[in-house]
Amino acid sequence: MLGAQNAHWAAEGAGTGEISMRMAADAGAQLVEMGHSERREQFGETDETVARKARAAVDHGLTPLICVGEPGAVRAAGDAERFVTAQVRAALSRLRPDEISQTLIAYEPVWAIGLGGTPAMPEQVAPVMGRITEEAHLLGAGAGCRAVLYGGGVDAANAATLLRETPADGLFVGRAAWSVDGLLRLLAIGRRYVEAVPVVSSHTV
Ligand SMILES: O=C[C@H](O)COP(=O)(O)O
Repeated sequence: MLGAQNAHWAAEGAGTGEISMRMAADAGAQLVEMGHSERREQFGETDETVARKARAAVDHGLTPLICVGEPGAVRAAGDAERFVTAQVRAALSRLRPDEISQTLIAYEPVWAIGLGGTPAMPEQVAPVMGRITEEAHLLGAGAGCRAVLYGGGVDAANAATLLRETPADGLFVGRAAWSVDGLLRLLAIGRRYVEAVPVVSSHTV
């Protein structure tokens, strides 16, 4: 599945440097990522713009890949589940209950992402992922979302454990999937546990 790492919610207008959902779809994308912590931190993405993007993506036949996750300070304060639940509610707020089943939600604790991140233990992330799944079911008239993915420091050494010991339906991988070998290794691990497990790579091409 080909995806875009960002697209604007507006169908058209003055937005220099942005692409619209229609442009992403015309270019062959089937999925659009939104709400990544880097977008939130560096480019002013908010819960409100994520909600607008999710609405626009569905309107253009694109699958929204909605990223949520708490910063380290929120985790340290014991507030991760409440924080992430609020992000999920906001992101899905412009979708009808029956549209929520089209969405992918990636749980990416900010403190686990990237070079400076701390690898997350399954027992740290499983409760939050369970809460996301439950919230998507509540908001989505029982159908839930299409999948809940885990991302942040995933590699070939921890992928199997994360799949086995958390409610993750799939993995959202950055660095470890930047090489073809790395991606293939992760796909092989996923296949061992679940048929057709979605492994989404954020590799930039
Ligand atoms: O976009 C990718 C995710 O943020 C995870 O990145 P990472 O696997 O390099 O930590």
